[in-house]
Amino acid sequence: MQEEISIPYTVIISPGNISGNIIAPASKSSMQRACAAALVKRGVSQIFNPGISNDDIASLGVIQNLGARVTQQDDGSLVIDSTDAAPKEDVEINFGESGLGIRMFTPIAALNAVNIDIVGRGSLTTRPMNFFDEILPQLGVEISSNNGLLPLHLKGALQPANIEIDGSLSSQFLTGLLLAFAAADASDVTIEVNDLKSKPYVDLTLKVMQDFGLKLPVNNNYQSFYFEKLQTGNKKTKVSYTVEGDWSGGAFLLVAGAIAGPIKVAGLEVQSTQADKAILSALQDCGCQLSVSDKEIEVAPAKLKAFQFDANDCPDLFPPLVALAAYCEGTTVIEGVERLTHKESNRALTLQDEFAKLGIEIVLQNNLMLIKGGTGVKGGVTHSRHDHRIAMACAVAALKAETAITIEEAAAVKKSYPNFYKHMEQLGVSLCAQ
Ligand SMILES: O=C(O)C1=C[C@@H](OP(=O)(O)O)[C@@H](O)[C@H](O)C1
Ligand SMILES: C=C(OP(=O)(O)O)C(=O)O
Repeated sequence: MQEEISIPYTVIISPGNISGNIIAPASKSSMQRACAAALVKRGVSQIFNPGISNDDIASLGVIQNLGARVTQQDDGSLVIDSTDAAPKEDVEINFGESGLGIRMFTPIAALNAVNIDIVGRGSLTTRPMNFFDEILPQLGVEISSNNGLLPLHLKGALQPANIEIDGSLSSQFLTGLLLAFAAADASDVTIEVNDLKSKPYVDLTLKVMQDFGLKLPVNNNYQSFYFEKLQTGNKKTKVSYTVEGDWSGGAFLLVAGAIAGPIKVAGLEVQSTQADKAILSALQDCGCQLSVSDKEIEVAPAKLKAFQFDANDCPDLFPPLVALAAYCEGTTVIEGVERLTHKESNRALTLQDEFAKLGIEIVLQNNLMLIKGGTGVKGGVTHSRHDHRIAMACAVAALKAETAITIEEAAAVKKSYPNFYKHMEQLGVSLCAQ
């Protein structure tokens, strides 16, 4: 479908001003959910503005493994036909490096009464999956794992049942159960959730389920989700779904604008339920120039000052916020460090290490991150640590650094935003690839 975007091992970014207009990429959270909803809907769906990130490509592969047919249209949209989707025999499903993919699709895949091997690569092989060891047997699924890590072996079929789960490690497990229960027409069944984190991501799941006409549970203040007895979804109609612009990737663009703009970013819906829309409040608080309309967001530098931010429910904002805080006079305090341990890297530590190379001191105090900003960002050599958001944070931090910043293993951005460096160049960034 989409040609592979090639990014060299090393990218060097020279400091300078940026300007112009840019359209935010497609959200992988929205695109991957659309793939899952199109699969479980058992009908025909058309997806406009489809994402092209590695995680999106992995999800498209997964739904094809599970029997959906995907065809690209001349206008770039994708038609997904899942009318008779079912794996005919035992399958291996590879999730690449996508945490959302594996946690969302595993319960959905387990709806099939076949043997399923669940595998992944890179950072995904060290991310915890022991949730499934505990929960899936309660839903009639046999499972074995590598001590809570990949690979997993499953044998369904999953049957919805009343269940109590822990939501404190990740919301992604709940997202998967909600979709799987809806697919199985769960009736008079409750998922009880303790200590749910990243709540807005669950709002996005429910929104996509609604957009695809799936059976919707009643949300009791994120503490329980009840699938009623009689209500069913509306599976008949053909669905058209437009993937939302990505507030998570867009946050790097907006921060770039606050440090070195002015720029205008289009394609970000202000009404979105995406967690990372909260970047707007940090931008407001740091004192940059910000103008938000339905059409675009305009952002430009001003005297930047330290701010306080609660990122417990939007952990992916830590990397762009650290880049921003590096340029804000004073100590910025961000809450939610505990949410960072099991991402593509242990992000609190990788941010601390990589920004130390640029002369920015980050102190970790329990659940708080303190960033001492306004002291000047030095040039230097950083490493993505195979984490897309670390690469993008270092790239944005380079814009007003004293000298150029090198990013090793720069291609990590392909996980969520393959066109990131191309977009930076379009905004006038001077970038050299090696
Ligand atoms: O559901 C999603 O699309 C996501 C949920 C979040 O994970 P947690 O729920 O583990 O915080 C976020 O960090 C991840 O990048 C995407
Ligand atoms: C943590 C992330 O994604 P996932 O958990 O889906 O791999 C991310 O995109 O920063």
